[in-house]
Amino acid sequence: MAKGNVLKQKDKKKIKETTAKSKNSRSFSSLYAKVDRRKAKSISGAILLLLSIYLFIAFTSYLFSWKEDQDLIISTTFFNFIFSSPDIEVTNWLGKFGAWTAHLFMFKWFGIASFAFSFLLLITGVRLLLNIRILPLRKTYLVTFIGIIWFSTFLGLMTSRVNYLGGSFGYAIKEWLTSALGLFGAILLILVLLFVAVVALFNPDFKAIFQKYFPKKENSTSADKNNNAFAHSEEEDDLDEEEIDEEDLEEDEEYEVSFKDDNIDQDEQEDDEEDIEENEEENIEIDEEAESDDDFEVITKKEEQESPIVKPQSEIEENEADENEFSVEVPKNEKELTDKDLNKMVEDFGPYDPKLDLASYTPPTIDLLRKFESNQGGVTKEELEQNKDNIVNTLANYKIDIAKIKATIGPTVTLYEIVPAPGVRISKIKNLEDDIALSLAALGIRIIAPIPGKGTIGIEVPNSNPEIVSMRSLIASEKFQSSKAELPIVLGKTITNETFTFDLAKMPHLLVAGATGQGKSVGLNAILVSLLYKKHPSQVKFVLIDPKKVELTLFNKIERHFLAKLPGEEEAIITDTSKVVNTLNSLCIEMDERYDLLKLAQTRNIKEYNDKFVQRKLNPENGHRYMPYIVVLIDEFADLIMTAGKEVEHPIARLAQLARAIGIHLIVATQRPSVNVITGMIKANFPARIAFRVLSKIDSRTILDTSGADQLIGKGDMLISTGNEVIRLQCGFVDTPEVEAICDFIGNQRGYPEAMMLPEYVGEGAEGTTLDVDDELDEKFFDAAQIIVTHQQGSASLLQRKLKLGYNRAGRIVDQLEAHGIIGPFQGSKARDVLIPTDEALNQHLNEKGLR
Ligand SMILES: Nc1ncnc2c1ncn2[C@@H]1O[C@H](COP(=O)(O)OP(=O)(O)OP(=O)(O)O)[C@@H](O)[C@H]1O
Repeated sequence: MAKGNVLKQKDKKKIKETTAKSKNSRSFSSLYAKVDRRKAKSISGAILLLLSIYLFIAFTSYLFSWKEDQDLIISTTFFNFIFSSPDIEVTNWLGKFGAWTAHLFMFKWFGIASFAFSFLLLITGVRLLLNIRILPLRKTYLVTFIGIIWFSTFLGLMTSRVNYLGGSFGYAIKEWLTSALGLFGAILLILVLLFVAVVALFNPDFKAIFQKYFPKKENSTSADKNNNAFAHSEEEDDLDEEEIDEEDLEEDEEYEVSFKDDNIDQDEQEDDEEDIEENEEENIEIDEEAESDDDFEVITKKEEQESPIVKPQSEIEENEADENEFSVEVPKNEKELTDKDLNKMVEDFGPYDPKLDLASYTPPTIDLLRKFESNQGGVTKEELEQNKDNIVNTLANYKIDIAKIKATIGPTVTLYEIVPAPGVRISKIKNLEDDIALSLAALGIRIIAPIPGKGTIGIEVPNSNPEIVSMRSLIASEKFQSSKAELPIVLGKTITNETFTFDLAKMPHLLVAGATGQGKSVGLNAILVSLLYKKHPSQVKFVLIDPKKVELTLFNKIERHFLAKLPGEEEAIITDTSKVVNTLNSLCIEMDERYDLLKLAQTRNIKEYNDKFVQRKLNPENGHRYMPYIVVLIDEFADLIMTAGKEVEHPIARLAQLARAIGIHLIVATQRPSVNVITGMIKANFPARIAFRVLSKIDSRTILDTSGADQLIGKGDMLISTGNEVIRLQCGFVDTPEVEAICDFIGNQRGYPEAMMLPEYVGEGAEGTTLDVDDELDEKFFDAAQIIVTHQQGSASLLQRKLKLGYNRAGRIVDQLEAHGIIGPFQGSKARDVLIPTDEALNQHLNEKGLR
């Protein structure tokens, strides 16, 4: 029994082994076939390349040696010439065979045009051996063969006897043509044929060529201009001739091909066909009938030809009209791409690369930032000892015993960490903060009691000789360079000399305050410089608002790379309050548009959306576009609030509340962090805050919700609060000349034709109404309700479009619609629910509510 079992197990094992073997041998054979095919390709490619070189040398040599060699070849047969006449000596560099081959091609066949054969062998050889596609093969072959025939004939016409220019072929055709048409007629005919061939093969746009060389002197209207800096066409680039080198043009061409599906020209289509053939060779099936993907519909020229033949509407109507009034409209079926096709798009063109538009862009180099001589700052041993003694004695005066004390030296301050003796209450130390600071007789002492996460008390004492933290050291830090953040920013060094980096996209906004002269502008520059060092112009855009009119002007130079502005504005950097209001409202429109696109793409945030776009799953034809992050920087917010009040506060609060998911981030800076500037509404929406030195404890509380910023020492000494903890940093120092050098470096490179255009915003002033939500109903309220119910879509942007309203007014009407139960509450990226199903129900609802 046991024996039988063993046998069975043995059998099973055998069977397994044999199936494994047969599987292996199958996979080996297919592998072998693959390797074999690759070998065959490489070998034939190499042979063709050698042949190409051989012909080229033979032909070139023939140009010099034909006189000597021709007599020898003509006087005998091929066999005799090559094999039986050892005494014959030819001058061709490739000997008898070379002389004979060249004679055959150049004299007997097509003349000098035969060089083209060598060219064809070259591109085919390279394709097979190296798998490099120099030109689309099929089209090149066609063009080359037509070219050979045409040139041979043309040169035949130019000569009076058979020679190596036109070859015998050219001469024979010439004889025949001239006897039939005369010399002039023959020349005319072949010129006409040339024209026909060029049109048939390349279909050039003669009008465009004409206009290029004889441009009309007309200003293009602003409507003609493409609002999106990314969608600018190659032609626009062409206009920018001075700045574009050939390499860039080539790259742009590549970009155009990979992006605009409907612009795929004949060449690429042929390439596609070739690719498909190759794929077929490799047994990759492309299932035309496979399930379709709704996200992306692309019609290439070929597909349009393939779609079912639909009679023109007029034709159908004519036929049918005789009998009755019945007309049929057959909707044209647009072909949808299958998943496989879509993946193939990515395989063929690669994922969409937003950087390709400015592929040659180089980020600023590190040497543009100043190197500080090895920092002289630091703390001497004596200083440390003295401070320690001071602290111990001062605390002893207040009867606070210390168990342990430890010093950590930072760039500008040293942290003395104290472990109090058992039984000492921390609150006691906290209460004595001011007295201790006074006793230590130093500005900038900050007491942290307790240090979060530790059971110790920290006393920060400024170093007598503070170090400058150079921006260069921060940018060069590994932490920053290896950061994978969406909007990486390196701001300074912590008290333990660690580089402090953060992701602005996660913050998601920043409030910056600091009295004048304490390092706020340097800090803002550090933020901008961090982004300039890490991001490509296609990935981030800045909206710079500078009511002080001086701080940010340097950045004007990078307008065509990194800035965004309102259409029709000359300056990208906004200094005028009324324009600030328009810009902020325009950003709100951009925000709504982005939310709509996100919804359409079924994505939750800009990152997912852009990832999907890069994977070519979102069709630009449907309005999708690669979304750059937008960083809005407002320097001196107090000025704005004072002059424009609610008009700026509202859109800022809205942006701050909602813009996070769609990649608009605000950095709002102010010298005066008082409560009427940083209102509750603003504060609530800016969890991340930075404070440079401020003048009072109250200011510190306004900005950070805690004191401490009033105890800073200035010159870039700062506190950053990210909601749960406050960190003291020494801000990186970047001087104006450095920022200037960086902007020059970027500005001198080729940029987009213009700054990124924000959506147009028509101010409400023109409508002459200022509405309040709580006031009576807006006069467009009923129209708006109707539209919302008809479209069953509760979005302010719909109202803006349909009723041509400004952003704020549409927003207020939406609020009123919600208040009167027509739409549901705000739901982030989703549109609000419409609570009334039909027009009749709406009328009834309005009547019931006594609204009309
Ligand atoms: N991080 C820093 N490291 C060293 N020195 C600094 C730093 N930041 C600022 N400073 C010094 O402080 C000076 C004032 O800085 P900054 O111009 O940034 O002040 P500000 O707060 O922007 O003033 P204002 O609001 O008047 O423009 C600088 O010229 C520089 O000398």
